[in-house]
Amino acid sequence: MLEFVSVSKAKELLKSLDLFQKTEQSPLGKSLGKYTSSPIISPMNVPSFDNSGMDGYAFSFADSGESRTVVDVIQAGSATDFQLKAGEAARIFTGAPVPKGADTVIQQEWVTIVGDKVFFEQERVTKGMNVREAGAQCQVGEVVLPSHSLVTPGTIGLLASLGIQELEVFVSPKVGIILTGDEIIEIGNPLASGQIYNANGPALRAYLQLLGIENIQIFKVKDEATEVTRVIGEALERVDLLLLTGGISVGDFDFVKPSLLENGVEQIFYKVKQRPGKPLFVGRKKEKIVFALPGNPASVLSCFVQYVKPLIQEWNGKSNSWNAPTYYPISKDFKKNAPLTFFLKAKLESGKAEILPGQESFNLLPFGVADGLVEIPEDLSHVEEGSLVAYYSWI
Ligand SMILES: Nc1nc2c(c(=O)[nH]1)N[C@H]1C(S)=C(S)[C@@H](COP(=O)(O)OP(=O)(O)OC[C@H]3O[C@@H](n4cnc5c(N)ncnc54)[C@H](O)[C@@H]3O)O[C@H]1N2
Ligand code: MOO
Repeated sequence: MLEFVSVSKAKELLKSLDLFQKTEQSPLGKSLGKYTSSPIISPMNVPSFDNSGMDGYAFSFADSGESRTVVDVIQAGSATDFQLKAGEAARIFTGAPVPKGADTVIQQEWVTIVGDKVFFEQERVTKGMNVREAGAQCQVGEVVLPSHSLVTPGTIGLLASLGIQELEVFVSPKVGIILTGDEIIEIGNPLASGQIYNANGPALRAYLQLLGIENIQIFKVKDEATEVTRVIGEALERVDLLLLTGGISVGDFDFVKPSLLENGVEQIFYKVKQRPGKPLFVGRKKEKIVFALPGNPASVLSCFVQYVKPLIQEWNGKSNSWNAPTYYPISKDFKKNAPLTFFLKAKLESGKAEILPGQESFNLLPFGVADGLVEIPEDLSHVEEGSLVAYYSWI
């Protein structure tokens, strides 16, 4: 049973977890933000025919002389069966097929037209200029996109140019959130004495949406042992990844850990040498992963950024989700009084990380302006102004 592990050990354990990712065929128009789960191979040559890159005149470079007889007009969308003879040119427009017998296009700004003749200076012409050759973008059978690529608007344009209507992508996990606590009230309702508004639920839902999770199921449960066990059992039936908030510490009404174990969830680790978020529990039941996040809102968000977000990104198909942080000089001296890794809400100002006031784990105020979290390692008690510190952005 791993207990009270370091931040790096917790990440190492999470990185090495087998995720049971599923894939599906997704219509092109519904694939934005997903990740490809197999390489995409071009089914055709693009362009599929030689075509003009300019509005101008097409002719054969091998013909000598500075004039040609214009015999035809070729519009974009025309069929590709025009044939030019020696000494002839075709009026042509951008995207129109270059006729057989032609290999060069001169833009119209460089020519003079007299009657049915087109004149130009031979020295301005190079063979093949302004002709976009068939297969110049990609050829049939070529890999145009590797597996684990993010589908962006640009990707969608690329795949549409290949006539691809659907692609294989990773399926995001179905995520459940169980909110524990008798004191939690939904916004829109008046607060009675001792009650607080549910901040963790909306924050987690928003974060999951940002990560492209479409299937989010929210459960609420009172701090009552049999109820917590029942709701965990129900949620585990329905989701791939289960997040809980609250009830994971040592109080008399903290039932989450025993209830998870009772439901067959195996502990991967419990408690991390960090602040906030010390009582974090991570476990798994077969293919399902469970995070029991400590209830304090700053602990929930901090643990989410550090552990849940990279795991979900990996599950979504993003490679290198557990990438290293970026580094910024800290704007002021920072002193730390506990041998724990601190995650501190910070704002980036003039290239420096400024630690915000209000770092207590109940306090959501700094989240209003923070750009991300700064990490102060377990073994440091003092960080001098200007020293580089690891920084993690929210996304
Ligand atoms: N004797 C000890 N007490 C505590 C310890 C400890 O080691 N020994 N650890 C503290 C730390 S650190 C944390 S973090 C919390 C974690 O507690 P739980 O995970 O059991 O969470 P709760 O007690 O249920 O709630 C904590 C706090 O968060 C508020 N909360 C809960 N849910 C929501 C929500 N949906 N929206 C907004 N706020 C929420 C709740 O009202 C509590 O104030 O334990 C410490 N105690
Ligand atoms: O670890 Mo708790 O999250 O400090 O309040």
